[in-house]
Amino acid sequence: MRLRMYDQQGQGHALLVLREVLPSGLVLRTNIDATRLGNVARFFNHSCDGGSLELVVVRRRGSLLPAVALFAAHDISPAEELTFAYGPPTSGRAAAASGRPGEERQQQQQQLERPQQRCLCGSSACLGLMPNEA
Ligand SMILES: C[S@@+](CC[C@H](N)C(=O)[O-])C[C@H]1O[C@@H](n2cnc3c(N)ncnc32)[C@H](O)[C@@H]1O
Repeated sequence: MRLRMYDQQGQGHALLVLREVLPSGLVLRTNIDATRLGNVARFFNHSCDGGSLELVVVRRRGSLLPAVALFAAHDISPAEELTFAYGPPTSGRAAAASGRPGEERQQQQQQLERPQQRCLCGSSACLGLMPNEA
């Protein structure tokens, strides 16, 4: 819903969708939305080559809610842009091929109708499209 709202408003967003596969096979989805409020990480762009940062999911003892931590993936030079991979590269065709039942399938269909954003990371690994955030 938020993605559609941001699309309608024609504004950029900083919504990170975290998917964790639990031992039971269930997928826990957490939306971390720093569009209006967040720390400096909300300014980190995506890079198809993995970027300079690695994302690690952390969970404080006793907390169900995950948090993300970003660690330097290599020595970072002064003035080097801090980037990370927002997600695995996806194509509309691959997403459409995975048939999921019920509501999730409907949501997925709505997400497919969102125009996939062009990637401007400029890395040699760039596929031209941003990973699908949804
Ligand atoms: C977390 S914000 C990153 C900071 C944002 N560029 C800014 O100036 O506030 C995520 C948004 O930045 C843009 N973005 C990030 N990486 C990009 C890339 N490689 N190519 C094009 N746009 C990108 C997209 O609009 C995305 O929704």
